[in-house]
Amino acid sequence: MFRISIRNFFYLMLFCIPNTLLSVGILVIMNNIVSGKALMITAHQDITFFSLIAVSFVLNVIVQKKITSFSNKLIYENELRIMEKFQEAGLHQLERIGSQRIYGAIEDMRMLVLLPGMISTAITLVLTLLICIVYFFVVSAPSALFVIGLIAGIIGIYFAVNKKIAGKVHLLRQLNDNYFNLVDDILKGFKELKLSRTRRANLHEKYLKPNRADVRNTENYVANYLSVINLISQYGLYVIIGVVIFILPRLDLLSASEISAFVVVLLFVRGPINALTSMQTFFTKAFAANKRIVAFLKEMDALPGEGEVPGAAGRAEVLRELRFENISYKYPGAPTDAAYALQQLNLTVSGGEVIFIVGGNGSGKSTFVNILSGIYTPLEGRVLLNGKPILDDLQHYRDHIAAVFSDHHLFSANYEDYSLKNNEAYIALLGTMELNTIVKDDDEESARRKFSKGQSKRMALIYAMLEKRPLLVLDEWAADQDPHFRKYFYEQLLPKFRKQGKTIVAVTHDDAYFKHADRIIKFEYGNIVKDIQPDNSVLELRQL
Ligand SMILES: Nc1ncnc2c1ncn2[C@@H]1O[C@H](COP(=O)(O)OP(=O)(O)OP(=O)(O)O)[C@@H](O)[C@H]1O
Repeated sequence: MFRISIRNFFYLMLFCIPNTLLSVGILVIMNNIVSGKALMITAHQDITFFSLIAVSFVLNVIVQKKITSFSNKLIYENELRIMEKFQEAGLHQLERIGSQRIYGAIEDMRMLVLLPGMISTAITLVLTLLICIVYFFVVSAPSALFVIGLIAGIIGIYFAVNKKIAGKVHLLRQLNDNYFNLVDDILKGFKELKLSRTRRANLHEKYLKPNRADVRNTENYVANYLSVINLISQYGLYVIIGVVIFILPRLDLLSASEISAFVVVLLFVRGPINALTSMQTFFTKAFAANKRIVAFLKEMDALPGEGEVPGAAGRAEVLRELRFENISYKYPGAPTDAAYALQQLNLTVSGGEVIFIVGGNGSGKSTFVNILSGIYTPLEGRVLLNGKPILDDLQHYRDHIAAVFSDHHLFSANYEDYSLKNNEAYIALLGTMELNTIVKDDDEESARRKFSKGQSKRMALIYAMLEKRPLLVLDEWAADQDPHFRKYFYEQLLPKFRKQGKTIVAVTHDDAYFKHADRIIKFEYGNIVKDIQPDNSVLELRQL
């Protein structure tokens, strides 16, 4: 996901190296003045000092601007890539991965926005440290070795302590994920929790409190170690300075002027060292986020998805016949053969028919609706539209279908090519669906307000009708309608839609209206157990 190309690395170095040299130039001049011994920069130190500051400032302004636009481009392009990948996925991939993971990936992405800037700062700091080390060697090689040994020792202790808390940091993330599940339950289950004191108390005492207590303890543990880490780098430097001013002169390794040169540089490197140590936490988190995004994209790729749907959107044909041959479907992860949601299903739907799909809970009706809509791909068997397998041109097949699923969704904006404003078909449908008293204007805003469940389904049916597609698929559409509208739907609307040439497949439990179908198909354990025409078998209808 996040990779710096050689070209970008080259540009980064083009900034970092001069920037470091400028800062070191400033340091050398300060040191020259303090130690009274001019090293490297000997003439016009005053003008050079201010010039270096000015040039370094301008260089930083230019490069920071570039880095910001590079970071934002990287993040926003990748965000779009994740969304594109998600839309290419099949429904079963979405169900398997879960929408929470998408939110997680977006959150991880936000974290990476700071990474390029942090990398450039880190490189500059490391280069500064390296130059300071060279400077130590120029002043006194044996003392430099001494000091570097001590710095290396402190860095070693730092990493050892840091490693000790890595597991706890991971645990903290898991605990916080769990906390968000609880927050989700509290927000989404607000009404259910209001109703039951026991439920509320159990959630609070047995789940929320222990979670927060664990988080508090782990946070304390991590924070204590982090403060130890900070103190190690802070006091470690004092120890090094102590060695420089007391021990090295006794060993005849440093003169008085060299002591001040060492101390000034050590005090100067304190900033970069502190900055690098505090950045380390950020880098750990950012690289973990990067790893998670890569793993997420890999997982999406690995699952059998539909990828690019073959075929381009085009005009729908007249629907003469839709045939399902030996269709089987099993949900990913379902363990046994008995877990097939559909088994060897055979069915032919003729154009213009009104078919009701009935059956008990879990009998496979919704699974069939997803296969019929071209959303699920059967594990075995094939679907043929007017004699042609739909998988040859899946997008073309989907162009024949308008559906209102049982968990339908009304979009927050109009993603269609038509407008609702002055749309006569839309205005007429508002009347037909008895929504014209609620949605008074034909503008977008009034069509996208909050509706009751029944009204929302009526709006969804209006949008489905506006698509002008030959096959209308409805999954328990009437379940949320009041008795008056339910009757109106079965007795008036369906016949009206049929007259307009629609083929209708509707999942329903409304046995009082079974007689309004041309055919009733009953599912049981993923099989079709009855396929009857209601006119001829009133008795059988009662038994359905
Ligand atoms: N996303 C899923 N993952 C795993 N199994 C599933 C999933 N959806 C449905 N199933 C299983 O597949 C079988 C058929 O379910 P389906 O939703 O098609 O039934 P249904 O007839 O629509 O039921 P209902 O009337 O309750 O809506 C059931 O055994 C169900 O548990």
